[in-house]
Amino acid sequence: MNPPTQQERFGFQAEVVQLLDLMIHSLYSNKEIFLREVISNASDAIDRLRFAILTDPELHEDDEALEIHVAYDKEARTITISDNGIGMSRQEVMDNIGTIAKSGTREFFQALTGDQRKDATLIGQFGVGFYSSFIVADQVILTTRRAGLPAGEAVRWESDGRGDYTLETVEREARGTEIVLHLREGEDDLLNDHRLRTIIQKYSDHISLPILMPETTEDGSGEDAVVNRASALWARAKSEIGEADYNEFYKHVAHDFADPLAHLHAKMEGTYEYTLLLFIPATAPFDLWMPEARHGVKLHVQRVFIMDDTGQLMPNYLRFVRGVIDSADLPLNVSREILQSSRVVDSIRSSAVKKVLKLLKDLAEKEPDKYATFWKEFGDVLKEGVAEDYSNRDDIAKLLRFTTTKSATDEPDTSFGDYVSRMKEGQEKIYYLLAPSPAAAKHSPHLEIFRKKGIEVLLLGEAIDNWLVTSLPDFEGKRLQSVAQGVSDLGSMEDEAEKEANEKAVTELGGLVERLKKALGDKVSDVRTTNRLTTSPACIVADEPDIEMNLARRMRGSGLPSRPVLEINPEHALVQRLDRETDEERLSDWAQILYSQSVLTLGARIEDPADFVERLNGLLMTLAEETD
Ligand SMILES: Nc1ncnc2c1ncn2[C@@H]1O[C@H](COP(=O)(O)OP(=O)(O)OP(=O)(O)O)[C@@H](O)[C@H]1O
Repeated sequence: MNPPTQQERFGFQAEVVQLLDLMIHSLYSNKEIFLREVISNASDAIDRLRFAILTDPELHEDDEALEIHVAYDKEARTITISDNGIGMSRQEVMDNIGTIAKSGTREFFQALTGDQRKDATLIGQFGVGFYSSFIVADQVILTTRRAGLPAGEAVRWESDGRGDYTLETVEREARGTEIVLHLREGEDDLLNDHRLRTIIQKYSDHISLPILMPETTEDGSGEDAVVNRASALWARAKSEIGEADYNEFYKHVAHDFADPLAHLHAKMEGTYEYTLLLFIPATAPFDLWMPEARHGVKLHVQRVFIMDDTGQLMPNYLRFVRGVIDSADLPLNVSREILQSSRVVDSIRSSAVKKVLKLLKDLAEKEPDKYATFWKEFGDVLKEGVAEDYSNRDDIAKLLRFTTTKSATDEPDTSFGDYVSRMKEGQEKIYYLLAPSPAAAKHSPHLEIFRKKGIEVLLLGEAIDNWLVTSLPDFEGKRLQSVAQGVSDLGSMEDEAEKEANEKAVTELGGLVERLKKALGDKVSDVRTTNRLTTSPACIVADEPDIEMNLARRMRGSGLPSRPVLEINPEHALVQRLDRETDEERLSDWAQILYSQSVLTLGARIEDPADFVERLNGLLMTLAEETD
C-alpha cells in the first residue's frame, strides 16, 4: 500500500475561476440545481461502471448494489452526496475537476455579456456540472477511488472555489466518489430532510438508479430509503410520464439547463425491439459547429448505458438531437466496431431519423413559433442533410425555411411548399439568389426583372447554401435556378413584345458589345445585352455551367465568379449614351467603371479601387466642365 502523499496545492485554470465567479452570481436564484448536477454526475459514473463491469466483472468488488446516497449533517452544516460508480484516479481528478477541457470554451467566454440574466442562460447552455456546488458551498471536499485501484490510491480534492485546490492521496475502502459540501453562511434552509427530498423528486426522479436518504433524519440513525422512482424513464408507460419528467430527464442527458423544444418517445416492436426517447433542444450547444462536436444520443442495451453515439445512431446533420436509444437486440458487450456494421443499428438509425424528421414536420405544422426557434438554432445544420442523406432528401427539403423577396422581415419564413404555392402562372422554376449578405441580396440588380414581374426569389446568404443548391437540383419537379447565373431566361413568363425587344437589342447594340469586350479584355469572359435589369445599367453574372459565384468567392478570395459575364441593360440611358460615344479612350473609362460598379453591387471586391476612383473622378471632372 502506498503511504498517503503530502497535500499538494494547484491553481485552477483561469477560466474556471471566471466561470465559478459568474456562476455563483448568476445562478444563485436557482441554487438548488447543484444537487441535480452532482446527482447527474453520480448517475453517469455508475452508468460507466456498469459498462466497464461487462468486460471486467472484478470491478464489482463485492459492492454490488449500485446506488447514490444523499445525507446531511445539521451540526457540521454539510450535505454529502456519494456514489459507488467508476470513481476517478488522481490524473482523472486533475483533468476533470479544476480544468475545463471542453470544446467551445473560448467561444463561451467571448459570448458573455456581463448581463446576469443573459449570462445565466449562456452558462446553462455551456453546462454547469460539478462547479455548481460552489453556489451553496464555500468548501467542497471530493474523495474518490477509481474502480479497480487499491484502497490506498484514493484521492482527496479540496477547494474553497476561490482559485486553487489541494490534492492528496488517501485511503478509501469504498469505490466511487463522495462529495461533502460545507454550506455557505445563510444556506441552512438546505439542511432539511423535506427540502432535500423535494429537490431530488423535482429534479432527479427520472434517474434510473436508486437515490437514498436516511429515513429518520433528526438523529441520523434511520436506515437509508429510496427517494426517487429509480426506473429508467424511457421504459415507463407514456401515460405515467408528465411533461416535467421529460424535461428533467432531458436536462440530465443533454447537460442542458433549459427545457427542450420537443420530444418523441416511441417503443418500437417488430423485427427489432427498441425504445427511442429523443429531444430537440431549444438552443444550440457551443460546440455545434466544431469538428469534434459531440453527438447527443446515448445507446443503452436493456437499460444499461453502453456508449455515447459517435455518428452510428444519428447522422451528422442531426447531431443536435439528444436522448436515449435502448435496444433489446444488441449484445451487452457490443463494441463500436460491431455497431458500425450492425444490421440492428442500421434499422434503428433509419427509423430514428425518420421519426425525428416527422417530429420536426409536426412541429412546423402545429407549433410554427417553436419551429421558428428550431430553425434559427439548427436550420443550417439541417441543411447539411440535403447533401448528406439522399434517401430522406425530399422530406428534409420540405423542412427548410428561407427569407425571400416577399418576406415581411429578414426572418426565414418561407418553405419550398409556400414558394411553390405562390408561383406565378407560367413560372416553371424556383429562383434563388446567393449573396454574401442580406443587404447585398436585397439590393442586387439581379432581382430587378423579378421585382418588376412580381416573381418571388429565395434570398440565400449562408455559407452552407452553396452546397444546398448544388445538392438539390429541384423540388417536386421544379428546377432551382440562380438569378445570377447563365443567360436570363424567364421562359414562358416573357411575352412576345419582350422577346422581340431582346432580339432587337442584340442586333442594335452588337457594335457596343464588341467594343466593351475589347475594352475589358480578359476581365470578363463575355459581354451581352440582357433584359434582367430595369434600373441598373449593368450587372455581372456567372457563365453557366460555372459553379456558383459565392462558392467561387471563397475559393478565389475576390467574390467574383471564375467566368464573369458583364450584362448591359439596353433600356438604360447610360448604355444608350455609351453607344453614341465615339472616343474609344473615353469608352474604355466607361467600360471599366460599369464593370467595377457591377462587381461592387455583387458584394464582391474590385481589384484596383484606386484605378476605379481615378476614372470616375476623370468623368466627373469632364461632366463638371461641360456643365460649367
Ligand atoms: N461522481 C463522479 N464520479 C466520477 N467522475 C465524476 C464525478 N463527477 C464528475 N466526474 C468527472 O468530472 C467531469 C466533469 O464534471 P462536470 O460536472 O464539471 O462536467 P460534465 O458532467 O462533464 O459536463 P457538464 O458541465 O455539461 O455538466 C465529468 O465529465 C466526469 O468525468
